[in-house]
Amino acid sequence: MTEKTTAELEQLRDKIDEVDQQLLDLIRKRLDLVARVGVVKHGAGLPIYAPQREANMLARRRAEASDMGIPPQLIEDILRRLMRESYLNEKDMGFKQVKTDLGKVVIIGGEGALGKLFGQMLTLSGYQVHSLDKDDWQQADSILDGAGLVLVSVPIRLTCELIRDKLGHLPEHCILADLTSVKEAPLKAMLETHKGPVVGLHPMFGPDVGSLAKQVVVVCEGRQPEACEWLLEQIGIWGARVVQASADKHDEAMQLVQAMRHFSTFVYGLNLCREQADIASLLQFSSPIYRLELAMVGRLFAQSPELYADIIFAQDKSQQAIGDYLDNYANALELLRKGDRETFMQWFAEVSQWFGDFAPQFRNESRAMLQSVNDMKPAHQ
Ligand SMILES: C=C(O[C@@H]1C=C(C(=O)O)C=C[C@H]1O)C(=O)O
Repeated sequence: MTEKTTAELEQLRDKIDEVDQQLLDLIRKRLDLVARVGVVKHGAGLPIYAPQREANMLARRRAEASDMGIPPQLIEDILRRLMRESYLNEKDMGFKQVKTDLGKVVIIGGEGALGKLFGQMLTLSGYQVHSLDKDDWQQADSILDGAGLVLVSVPIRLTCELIRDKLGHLPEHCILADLTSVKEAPLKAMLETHKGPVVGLHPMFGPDVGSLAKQVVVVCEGRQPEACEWLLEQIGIWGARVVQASADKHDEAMQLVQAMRHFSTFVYGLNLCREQADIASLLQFSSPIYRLELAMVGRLFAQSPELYADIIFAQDKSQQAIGDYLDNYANALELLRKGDRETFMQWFAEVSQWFGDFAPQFRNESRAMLQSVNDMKPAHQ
């Protein structure tokens, strides 16, 4: 580099630093304003997450960006990231309490990660929350006395037995609910054990989400839905979307969404391990999509084996879905062995057509994800 180039670069970089500092000032200002919105909303009992306001704001900023020669997607990315921060603020302030005369909430398995998260959300909403864990069963009667909501959040393999053995004498008006990722069996156990209101919940997220904004909670009606309505409203106040489903429909979907998904991720990791793949060098060669895939597979093995064994082994019917997958894999492999490109392309076209409008939608969504995977790459991997 010549001296002139170095000086020119330095000067421009100083200016960029200045602009970035101005950006920091603006971000500080925005965070302060959002915090004030939070106070107003909290006072009025409104949830922080306001999808309509976000959609309007994004549309206007995109149009303005276009007029200024700024790519609309750039401002949308920046604003979405900033809005994520807005939801986190809400945790400092608490949430509106929908049901003020509930009595206490007891979370069975309240020391587990998901139980803790729900305990925290309920506490932030003004409820009196008690945890009942493995070592507390001797005091169970006094802990459960006067409960208005009992939330079961224990490993799937223990759920039904625990409900049947321990929850037969809840107060009559108490809601019995669970957070298990299968729904038919726990719902049946709850309905047979407790005569009062019952509802099955399945939060479609892990305990490490910073906020419930935009997350989904599947709700399976059990008994006395009117008595459970406040709970669904409360979950909505936390920003999550409540999706109603029958327990059998939910479990059927979970064969693909969970059992098959996690099983094939497990096999993918198992295969890498058995083949003694060199992850560090694979990363060096990886395209963004491969990196994303490795991250999705690798993250499974940073979690608990029990959790995934529970999810995968919980449903007999998932063997069917996983078996079908294996058949399709074998059939496709056969095409490869025979060198049958023609049939491969025919099947490809058949699947593309079946995906329909989702295929281009997914291409767009994944483009943004892949770009952010690339942005997040450490310099030397
Ligand atoms: C700040 C608000 O609350 C949330 C955060 C927003 C933001 O950061 O711009 C926009 C809408 C809401 O989801 C608001 O409603 O204005």
